Amino acid sequence: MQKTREYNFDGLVGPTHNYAGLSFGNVASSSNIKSASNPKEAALQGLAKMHALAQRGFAQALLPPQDRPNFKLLRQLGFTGTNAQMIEAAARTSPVLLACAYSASSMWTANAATVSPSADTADGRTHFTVANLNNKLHRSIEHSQTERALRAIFHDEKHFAVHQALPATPAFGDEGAANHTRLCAEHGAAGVELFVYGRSEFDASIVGPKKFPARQTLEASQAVARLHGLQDARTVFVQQNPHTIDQGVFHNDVIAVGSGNVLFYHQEAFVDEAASIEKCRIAMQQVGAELNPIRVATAQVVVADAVSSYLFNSQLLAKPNGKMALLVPQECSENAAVAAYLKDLVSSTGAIDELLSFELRQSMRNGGGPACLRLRVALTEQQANAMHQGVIFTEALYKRLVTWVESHYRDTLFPDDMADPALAIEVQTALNELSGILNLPNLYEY
Ligand SMILES: NCCC[C@H](NC(=O)CCC(=O)O)C(=O)O
Repeated sequence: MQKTREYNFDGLVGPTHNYAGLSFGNVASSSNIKSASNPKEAALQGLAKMHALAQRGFAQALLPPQDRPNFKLLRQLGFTGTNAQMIEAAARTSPVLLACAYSASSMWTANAATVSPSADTADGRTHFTVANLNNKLHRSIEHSQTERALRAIFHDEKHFAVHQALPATPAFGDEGAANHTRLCAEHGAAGVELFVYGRSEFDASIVGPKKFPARQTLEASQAVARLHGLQDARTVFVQQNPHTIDQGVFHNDVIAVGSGNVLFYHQEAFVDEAASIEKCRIAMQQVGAELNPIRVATAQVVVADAVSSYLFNSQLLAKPNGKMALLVPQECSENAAVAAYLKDLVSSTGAIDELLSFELRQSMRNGGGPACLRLRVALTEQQANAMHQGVIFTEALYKRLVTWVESHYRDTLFPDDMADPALAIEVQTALNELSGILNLPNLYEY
């Protein structure tokens, strides 16, 4: 077995981070609609998290923000003329479309793709399927640039396979790693891939949510497993509890997180909890590992508190002492039930013995916690050497990016500010410089 490390590819928050209320079913997005955002602070909060983990010795990298506004979308929707004319017309006739074209939502890289490490796949390569994110207009425009970035970073076809997004139709709604968990004894060993879907297009016996949309379909999860060449016995499909989706759990990573052999989850996360956990346990036996489920009961934390605190949208980080640290957003310490639960959790003798709390409020106000901000990619040493090195987080890159953010980002952005064509030019200038910093010259299509 080759020495393998799990890299967290965090999304570098783009200069147009704003609150446009675009994500129906995501409570934070809807409740902060039209308030002022602070893109500079958002980017610095994200960088601080990356920096802290890199300093602790965790493998850290990043994915770049996307080119915004997406003029291709505006043109596709019938706006014409120069860039400034399209912005002006969209701002006047349909500000919501302009907001979609301007969204910085690619920062939540857990939704960029589903990743299967080489230990799990039929051809021994690391597979990526770019997520189509077709449930929301502003997110459905991410996949082409995501594919471009992933192909630039994981260009070596001997080691990596990047699959384009699934067909952009409701039957194949796919939100990437937010609904996918890899469980294993160690990163380099064969593992279990757990796919959590919200509804099915073709199986009428599967009952979905009533109020809010289920973004991930069973059919999409199955297609990803096929594309990656996963083995049936080590692949598990379970349904997310539709009642929790209706309470604002728009992705599985708002109610469960797994790493190594630990599955940290809420009692109400899945349809038929016992059967779902049993499927994981049996699949884990196939790889000679023992599942360690950490179950949070409703009596300890109700779903509404899990949604407002983002307790489960946390990062489980394996430490050299064999234990795990749980990286949670600061909101967890502001919720009495969650704070009490976490205090007990780390003082117990279980797998999690440390709590790391981060201020990520800018992202949280759009429904994106620590786990949303990162895409996990387990890489052997050889693979890590074969990927593009310019996105690996170093002290020097950190300093360079802080300076870059401080010189290009605004500290206040209202949705109405997107009507100003100067913003588009600012963004383009910033991103051009970024592609140089990351040594990815063809990242953007200017
Ligand atoms: N994994 C976290 C994703 C959060 C993301 N929020 C947003 O897109 C909010 C954008 C806005 O409302 O401006 C979403 O819902 O997909």
